[in-house]
Amino acid sequence: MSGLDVNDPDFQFLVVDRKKLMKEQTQTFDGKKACWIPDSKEGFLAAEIQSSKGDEITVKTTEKNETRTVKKDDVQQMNPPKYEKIEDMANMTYLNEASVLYNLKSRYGAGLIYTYSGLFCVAVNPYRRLPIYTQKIINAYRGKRKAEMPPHLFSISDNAYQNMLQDRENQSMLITGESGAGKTENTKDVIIYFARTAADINIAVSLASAPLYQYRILTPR
Ligand SMILES: Nc1ncnc2c1ncn2[C@@H]1O[C@H](COP(=O)(O)OP(=O)(O)OP(=O)(O)O)[C@@H](O)[C@H]1O
Repeated sequence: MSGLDVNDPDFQFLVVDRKKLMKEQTQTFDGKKACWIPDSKEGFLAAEIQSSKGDEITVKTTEKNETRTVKKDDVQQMNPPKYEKIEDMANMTYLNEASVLYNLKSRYGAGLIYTYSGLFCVAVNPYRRLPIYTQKIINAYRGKRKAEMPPHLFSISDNAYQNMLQDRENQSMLITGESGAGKTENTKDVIIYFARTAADINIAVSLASAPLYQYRILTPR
């Protein structure tokens, strides 16, 4: 936990109100019944298992209380509420598509665009400039370990920089996603981070093939 103050407007797009989050994380939950079912409109819907017969399961959807019958194989397990808005999805009990999508959506709804998945940092396009690339935020991430701060590409950048200084090895960062996902915007912010914190490094940008960019942080000569 970072200890960043959610009431500070500079951090409101990086952390959520702890009390509100605690309330969400302690909701009642029946792990044997709670599940995700596919839905043509929403992707997945939260549901509760009512009964099963052969390879089919009958559920009630949580939001609209509709009864649906789905194939057992299409049902995905739901994580307990304690994983609500989890910062690193690699720590979820069930790392399935529905849970990943739900977590990203839930965080995005709270204004959080960055989420880790192990070594990866997933960025969801906010389609507006958020105040999370300022000098104050850069200073907050500088020299901090990944687990100490909320997910941000500044953390990935800073860790690469620290690794370079420590190991005297060139570092690579892979930024990938579909067209319009935000590769160029995030790359610009990575470069801004290095420009403001490490003036003495060379950054080689190679455009391998769209939609994939590769950036190498080269050790100072
Ligand atoms: N982090 C962000 N903050 C603000 N706006 C963003 C961010 N990421 C993406 N956008 C918005 O989305 C648009 C598309 O993003 P961007 O150009 O970075 O996509 P891309 O992945 O590089 O696309 P392409 O592969 O087609 O070049 C940007 O012009 C910007 O308006």
